[in-house]
Amino acid sequence: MTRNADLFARARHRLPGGVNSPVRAFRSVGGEPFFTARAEGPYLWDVDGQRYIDYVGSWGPMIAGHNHPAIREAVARAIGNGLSFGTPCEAEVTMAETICRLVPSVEVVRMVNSGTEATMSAIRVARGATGRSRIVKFEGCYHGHGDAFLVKAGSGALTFGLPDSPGVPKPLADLTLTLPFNDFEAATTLFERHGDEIAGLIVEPVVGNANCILPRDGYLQHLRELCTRYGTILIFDEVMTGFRVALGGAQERFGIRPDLTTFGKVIGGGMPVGAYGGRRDLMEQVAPAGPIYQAGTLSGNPVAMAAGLASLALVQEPGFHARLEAKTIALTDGLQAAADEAGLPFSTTRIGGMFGLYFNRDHVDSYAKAMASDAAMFKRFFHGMLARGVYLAPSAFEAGFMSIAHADADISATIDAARETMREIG
Ligand SMILES: Cc1ncc(COP(=O)(O)O)c(C=O)c1O
Ligand SMILES: N[C@H](C=O)CCC(=O)O
Repeated sequence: MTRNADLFARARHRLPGGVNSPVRAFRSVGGEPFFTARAEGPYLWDVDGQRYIDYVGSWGPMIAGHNHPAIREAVARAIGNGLSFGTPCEAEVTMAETICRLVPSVEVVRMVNSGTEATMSAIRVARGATGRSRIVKFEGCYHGHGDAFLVKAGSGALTFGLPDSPGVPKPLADLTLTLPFNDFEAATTLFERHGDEIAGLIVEPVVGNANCILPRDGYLQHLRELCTRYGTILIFDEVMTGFRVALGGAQERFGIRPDLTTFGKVIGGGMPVGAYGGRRDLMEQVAPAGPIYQAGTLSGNPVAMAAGLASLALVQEPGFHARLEAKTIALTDGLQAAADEAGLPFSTTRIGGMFGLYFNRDHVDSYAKAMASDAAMFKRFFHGMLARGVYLAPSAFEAGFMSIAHADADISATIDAARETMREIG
């Protein structure tokens, strides 16, 4: 028995499905997950010594590559001063100032411990500030596992065919209205019917939890206009896109100013962190400045802040995002060429440091088209790549993540592996 197999057998006995977060379990692609022993740059090594070129990047935070010395050293320095204080500390202030400087729509920000906490809190602010109860989300978007969001949800919920979850009371789920992403008319119609009841609209500006769906021209502006017209709080969930598709996130890239924004992943540099922020008049309604309650024992943790600040320093290096995007383009162009050579139905999407791979001849710009892609072929592709030392997200509904540590040689090796795999599965 390999060490991986042994660990998974033990894990299955004591952890639900053997994991602490569902998509890691490889259920939708079949087989057993590998257990990582260490990570460095663009690579993971499993407990049996196999090396993988990693395009998951811990689901987004590792934009600078794994175990970056600057982040590791910042963490070591912070640890030297203690692990948690339960009082304010300077790093939280620097973090808040950094986020507000890089994302100008964010005038005031509150640190939390995960993306889920950030989105749950943002919705509470929208409800508290407007006195309304309903929210709008999009089919295939995932905003963490808060009750309000497990309605037609993406990511693992979609992967496992559980987009609505038992345990979410129906009266609560009924307050969540859903829309198809990129459908202008559906959004207009919904707001004409319910606009005055909608507290907040939350959207992944690039849908990274149904693979990687880019907004059509003018779509995010359309949502901005509807929210402004009906007094609805527009929330951009930039947990995934923040500091990844551009330094100022998707809102900078598409020129939209949301009322609130949620963050996670890159702002923690690999530590458990989230944040929500936005308009001063809204955020100053959060306790203790205002009456909307939200709190956290470890929020603003000094070690997490140190990792996050080091991560944000790296993405601010001149040319970072141009270099990152060039890598994404080289990879997706190479994969497309390999698929064309093998005569496979295949298309890609990409923006900044994230990309989508679809076994679908059409350009995918809707949830319906993402769902129509060939999932069985994706499975074969995933395993062919894994066997050749390339780790892609173990689901047809997760975006891929590039890091600045992926060298040309890693990208070429990935494309070579794809050429062989695609010939094999074609
Ligand atoms: C867009 C988006 N929002 C929210 C979340 C929830 O973040 P977390 O897993 O840190 O709770 C995720 C990822 O899980 C995400 O991709
Ligand atoms: N798609 C999710 C977050 O972005 C994947 C992370 C998880 O659910 O474990």
